[in-house]
Amino acid sequence: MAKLLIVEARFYDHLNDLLLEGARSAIEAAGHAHETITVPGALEVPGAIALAADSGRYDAYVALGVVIRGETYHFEIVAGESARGLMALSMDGLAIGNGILTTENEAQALTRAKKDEKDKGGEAAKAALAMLALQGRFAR
Ligand SMILES: Nc1c(NC[C@H](O)[C@H](O)[C@H](O)CO)[nH]c(=O)[nH]c1=O
Ligand SMILES: CC(=O)[C@@H](O)COP(=O)(O)O
Repeated sequence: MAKLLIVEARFYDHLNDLLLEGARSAIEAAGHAHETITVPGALEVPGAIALAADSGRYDAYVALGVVIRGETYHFEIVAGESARGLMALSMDGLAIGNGILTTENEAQALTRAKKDEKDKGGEAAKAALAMLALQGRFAR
């Protein structure tokens, strides 16, 4: 049984609850365990995963959050840099699924957060598990 850490950027409570439901359901359906930690926003997710990885306690990581465009360039920074940070960690060999939604509005986020619609939380959890399986396949 693998142990996954879900790192959620809790910026929109109702959307995060939906993402968490999807991610947890996918992990449990695959027969694995999970823990969840919460950070303020998407920009903190990569750093939190890096800190957790140093502990050696987890086999894979699921990043969850919602970034909705506002009036300024900050959307590009938050969306782009959180994704870049996660990609860098993935390229370092961590098994990560990215479920941080980056949308133009709340309606787009809602349909992607719902487990019975686009289920991006569950999708991210399955991606993390797929990368974990690859680790096993290529283990020296
Ligand atoms: N606007 C959103 C943010 N912004 C906050 C940043 O992620 C970060 O917490 C802050 O800049 C302090 O370092 N975060 C989201 O997750 N979603 C947003 O829509
Ligand atoms: C994605 C964001 O950072 C956004 O929510 C911030 O809104 P604004 O650009 O209007 O400050």
